[in-house]
Amino acid sequence: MALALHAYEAAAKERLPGPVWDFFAGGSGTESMLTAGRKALDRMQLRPRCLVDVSHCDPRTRLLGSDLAAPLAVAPMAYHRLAHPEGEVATARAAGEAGVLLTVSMFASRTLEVIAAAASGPLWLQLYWLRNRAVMRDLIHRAEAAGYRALVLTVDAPRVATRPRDARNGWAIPPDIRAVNLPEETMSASHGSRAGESAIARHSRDQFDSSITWADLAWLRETTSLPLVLKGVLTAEDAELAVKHGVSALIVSNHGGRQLDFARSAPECLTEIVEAVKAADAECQVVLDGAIRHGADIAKALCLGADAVMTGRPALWGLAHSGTEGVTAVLRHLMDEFEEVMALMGAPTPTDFPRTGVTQPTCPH
Ligand SMILES: Cc1cc2nc3c(=O)[nH]c(=O)nc-3n(C[C@H](O)[C@H](O)[C@H](O)COP(=O)(O)O)c2cc1C
Ligand SMILES: CCCCCCC(=O)C(=O)O
Repeated sequence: MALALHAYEAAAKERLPGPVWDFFAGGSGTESMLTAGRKALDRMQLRPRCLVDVSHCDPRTRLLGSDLAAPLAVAPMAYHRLAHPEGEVATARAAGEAGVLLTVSMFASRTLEVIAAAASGPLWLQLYWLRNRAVMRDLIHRAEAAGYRALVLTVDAPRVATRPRDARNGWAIPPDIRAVNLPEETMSASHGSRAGESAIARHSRDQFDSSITWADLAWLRETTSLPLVLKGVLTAEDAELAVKHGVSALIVSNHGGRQLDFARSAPECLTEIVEAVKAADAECQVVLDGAIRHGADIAKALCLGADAVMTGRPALWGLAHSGTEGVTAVLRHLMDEFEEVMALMGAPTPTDFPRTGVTQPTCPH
């Protein structure tokens, strides 16, 4: 029997070792951002229209040229093998079965090629900018050859933020799980730890190039013809710059509360980013990421002008619960709820959600 999302969360918490659960669930600093996005979404109220023909609701949409069964994608998350022995292979199978997009983390624990072989839906590859560009170039070319359809550069993490739970646990990736797409020497540091700093936080300071600027996007452009997506944009100013640099999509995201503490929540930033993109008259799609737990959250994001949403931790809960089956159930649960909201909102397709369909989450700047 399919469970509600919170039941998958509870089951995952029970099954996983404490430090793994903390790595999944935890946030940075005071963890203020773990709840900020959820609170913003909960404050918004839907404004339904009635007497619309909703006898057939069709949640299908297109994101960067890929057909999706609903405006839903799985966010990039490192090391799925922490949740299930099959790792990203199980997640890819599930995303394909549900008809949604999967974004594969640069720190995936299965190879890009084996994930692609298991996937029947579209894949994007997420990147952090490493000091070693040869490693990045190799990864990008492998992604192209394996049929990945876009590159997602995460721009809110010049380094991994201090996450108190991980620091307290002396968190390090267990030795039998590896970021297998990166050369061993690039990764070895993430398996040892030092008091007060988790191994991955230290490792990110060693390996990530925190000196990159907008000008460096030119290198990515020269390296690949895949569309470029930026993840972690939270201001209109950066949205304008992204559009000027030819970015194809923006993921409005707080990194699930794991990076800048006391930041604005992603749902509160969505309107100004959508307006900045619209004002630039650019072909740039917008995706809301973080705290998506209900079909109604997808509807709220679409009303605010997003083209789709991403969900993160719920996929890991499903994975920890029962591998492919669990992830498929979690995704289907969100999609079924969304289809019902479409009917009750009087919005038979994703493009029928009007700006007036939701109250504004005010966030003046
Ligand atoms: C365990 C874990 C690992 C993550 N790894 C990455 C990553 O490798 N790259 C990245 O851009 N974001 C990463 N994220 C952030 C997610 O992509 C996403 O922004 C966040 O989980 C969304 O919030 P949600 O979990 O509330 O849906 C990670 C998140 C979690 C929970
Ligand atoms: C040096 C390893 C970085 C992986 C970080 C993944 C993660 O926890 C996150 O982005 O959040």
